[in-house]
Amino acid sequence: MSDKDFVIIDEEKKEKETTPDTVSEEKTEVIKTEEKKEKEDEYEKICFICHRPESVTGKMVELPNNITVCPDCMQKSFDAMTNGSVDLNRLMHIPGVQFLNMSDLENTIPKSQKIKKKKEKTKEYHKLDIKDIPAPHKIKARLDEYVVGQEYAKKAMSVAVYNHYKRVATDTMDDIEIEKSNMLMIGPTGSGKTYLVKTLAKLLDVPLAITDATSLTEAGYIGDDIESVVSKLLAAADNDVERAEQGIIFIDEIDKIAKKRNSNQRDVSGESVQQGMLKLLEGSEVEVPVGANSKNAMVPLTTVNTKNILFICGGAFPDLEEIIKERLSKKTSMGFNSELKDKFEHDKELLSKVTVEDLRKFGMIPEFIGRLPIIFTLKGLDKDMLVKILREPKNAILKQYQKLLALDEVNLKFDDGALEAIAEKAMEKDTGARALRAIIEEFMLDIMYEIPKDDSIGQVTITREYIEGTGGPIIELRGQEVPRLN
Ligand SMILES: Nc1ncnc2c1ncn2[C@@H]1O[C@H](COP(=O)(O)OP(=O)(O)OP(=O)(O)O)[C@@H](O)[C@H]1O
Ligand SMILES: [Zn+2]
Repeated sequence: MSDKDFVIIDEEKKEKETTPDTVSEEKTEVIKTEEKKEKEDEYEKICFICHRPESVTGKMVELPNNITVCPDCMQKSFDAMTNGSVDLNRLMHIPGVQFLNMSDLENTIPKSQKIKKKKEKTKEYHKLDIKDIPAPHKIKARLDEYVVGQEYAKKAMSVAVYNHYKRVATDTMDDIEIEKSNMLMIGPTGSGKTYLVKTLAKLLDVPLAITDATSLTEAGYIGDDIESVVSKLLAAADNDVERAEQGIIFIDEIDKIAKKRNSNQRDVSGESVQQGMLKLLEGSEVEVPVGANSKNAMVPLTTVNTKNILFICGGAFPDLEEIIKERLSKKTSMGFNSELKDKFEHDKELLSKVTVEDLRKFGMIPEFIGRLPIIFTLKGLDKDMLVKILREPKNAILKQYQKLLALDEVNLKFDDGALEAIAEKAMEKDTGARALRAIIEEFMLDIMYEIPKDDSIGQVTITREYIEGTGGPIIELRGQEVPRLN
């Protein structure tokens, strides 16, 4: 999902502010020393170790060199030390805090330890409570407000998420009989995979990190190592480890780390990234830097346990249908292979017949698939669904433009034919719903430019002709109708 998804109306802006993965930028606004003096009381202290602000942790303990540590971390350091006296040298040796040397520390860290005080918004770092977890049908109903169609996916996801958080809240994730609810979503590009996950994280109010599997490499190679996804999540949780440990990690384009098929060459890279992810998916302790995305930077490390983190993997899996088709026609045929293959050719539900075996054939290693027990598919969007996406969701694009023009007291209408024409154009691009916004933006630019020029305009109707470039919109003045422009 691109930034563009959030441009227009205020409601959207608010959403953007609370979208977990965009929060970290504003939060880490750090100030320089010069400014610090004048604005002293506007800034609050943050903990040197866990980076939480004083408003969250309670009164900080002051240490030399402007270092402040929250009571929790202080307690932990006391526990970690045999002798009770705290000084900076000792702080250096607390597990989880690593620095190269003292002078580096003094030069770089203390002065930037203050974060702008949030005056109104004191964010609540609440722990998930079993009573807070909405029942599956309620989660689905919330998803329905934003996500069109994909009924099966929404249902499967709601149940998985409910079970997952119920177990997090009751601390029963270790029970061997029930597996972790990690998911694998299979669906064409632009069918709403990322969008579903984002919506879900937002309505559950848990932090979310989104990564592309193609950017991940095994340790020691160029690229982000696999554990970097956990640092991203920690950042999305405002460096609150406990919150991060209840978050969601979405890894997109997971099909790109499949082993190469139809090739004699051994493909090490994809397979080893899959191997490298096994422990993470299952639950392990990961050392990650706090407040930075590189382990080389001189920042404290902290430990995040991935046991309760929900992993969702997504991918388009091109050619998977071929594999399914092959399997189905082999199994059921007794020499009528080609006939059966034809039958499956037109089967729209083909993808939903996917099995673990098919995925293995595709190039996913069994251990990897085994750690994603919830597998479901999303459908490619057809014209009707695209029209619905334009019109129906709570944050639908049309509603956004309508609200915007309503500020100029102009009524914006779209003919049914216009919506169909937009959907048809989007279908041609074959990028699912992603194309919709670009198409609309293109022609709305003129409207948004022209309308405010003339404050006698009361209503604008977008027509199919206008979308197709053979006519104009219908402009109505306040109180009277005038002929079409153009
Ligand atoms: N079912 C849907 N209902 C409402 N909006 C949708 C739906 N599917 C897609 N969209 C819209 O299209 C945009 C693109 O979808 P999204 O980024 O989720 O695609 P994707 O399946 O993750 O594709 P990719 O695999 O290429 O990342 C979303 O931001 C959302 O606005
Ligand atoms: Zn702390």
